[in-house]
Amino acid sequence: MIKVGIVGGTGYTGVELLRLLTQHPHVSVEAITSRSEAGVKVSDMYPNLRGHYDTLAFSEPDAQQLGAMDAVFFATPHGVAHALAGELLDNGTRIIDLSADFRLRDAAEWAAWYGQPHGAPALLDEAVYGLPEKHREKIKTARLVAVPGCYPTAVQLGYLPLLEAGLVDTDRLIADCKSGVTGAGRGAKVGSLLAEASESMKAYGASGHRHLPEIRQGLADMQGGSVGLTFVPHLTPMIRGIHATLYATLSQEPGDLQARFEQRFANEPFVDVMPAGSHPETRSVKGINTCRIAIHRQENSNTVVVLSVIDNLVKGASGQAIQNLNLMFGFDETTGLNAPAIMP
Ligand SMILES: NC(=O)C1=CN([C@@H]2O[C@H](COP(=O)(O)OP(=O)(O)OC[C@H]3O[C@@H](n4cnc5c(N)ncnc54)[C@H](OP(=O)(O)O)[C@@H]3O)[C@@H](O)[C@H]2O)C=CC1
Ligand SMILES: CC(=O)N[C@@H](CCC(=O)OP(=O)(O)O)C(=O)O
Repeated sequence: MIKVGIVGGTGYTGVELLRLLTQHPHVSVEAITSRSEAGVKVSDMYPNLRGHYDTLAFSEPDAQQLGAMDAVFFATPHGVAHALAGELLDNGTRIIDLSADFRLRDAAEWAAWYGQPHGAPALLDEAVYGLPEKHREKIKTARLVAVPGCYPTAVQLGYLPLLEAGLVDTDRLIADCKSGVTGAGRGAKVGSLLAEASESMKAYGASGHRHLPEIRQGLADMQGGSVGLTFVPHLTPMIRGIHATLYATLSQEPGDLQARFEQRFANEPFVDVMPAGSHPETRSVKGINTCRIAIHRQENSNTVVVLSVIDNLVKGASGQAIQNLNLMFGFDETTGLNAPAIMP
């Protein structure tokens, strides 16, 4: 049994970690932080967890308490993990950061997109980007893992087989993505109100969203050079889910694309390549760590359309974080992540 802490336990990704970890036989959650809810019992705030964490209560973040854990998840806004990571690593605690603090390798690029100086540039060299389908071996020995963002997970998994095989023109990739409102976090915002977000849909960040450099960095790693990417996110009236529609132009005849995708992901427990002609739905991955993918080639054209869906709070955040923990601690990669999706 390993001891874990969660910094930022009242947010959507924090409570999703708690929900998923109820199914993990080798993990005990021993510390959970919230500055605003310190002293409140977890099961009082989240009745869905009654019977699971009845003695656990939120407390103020405390480096000494967190440093006694085997691993700490950061489910916090950007910049928080920067401040605590060095001290925890020095204590031998491994870190799984759900925020973007260690996702970009270049501190200056991070500062430009996140509007604040990078708080721990000395740790960037050892941070491992936690996309297991690409970096599994490095994750196994990592002390510090940067869990990919929600849009970046859906987009990178969808493009992976095409880019690794060098099949498409990488100057003009287009990722048209939709997110549910939990992607914006639990904090009160006018844009997340029922009357604002339901019965409506809108694009945002069309001239540049902070996931653009993260996705570009990941795709460049896959194909061995820089890529030209257009990424436009949209807010849609659903609670959970990311739907990514990915366009690419073939640069050569690809053979059987369906078979290529199936082969590339054959041993991936959390990527499901659907039968040819499918259109995956976000509800088919609700609450689970699976990315479902379908591949289409438009009639009489060189345009490939990949459809990729995930639950932003699971494969896009907390589930992927636990998948990383399993790899880091030598557990079976799927431990605690096996339940099927909720339907309808
Ligand atoms: N929502 C999503 O779909 C996804 C989110 N992420 C990322 O995961 C992280 C958490 O997201 P989410 O759960 O949505 O966020 P929320 O806004 O819902 O929750 C943030 C949590 O962090 C705590 N917190 C805020 N400021 C600080 C601070 N300065 N020090 C310590 N704790 C703090 C809050 O509690 P309190 O203020 O009481 O301390 C709260 O528990 C973010 O970086 C987000 O971008 C990544 C992928 C997907
Ligand atoms: C719908 C919505 O607002 N989504 C968030 C992204 C989700 C997220 O949590 O961003 P990180 O993965 O980088 O932490 C946004 O666009 O800002």
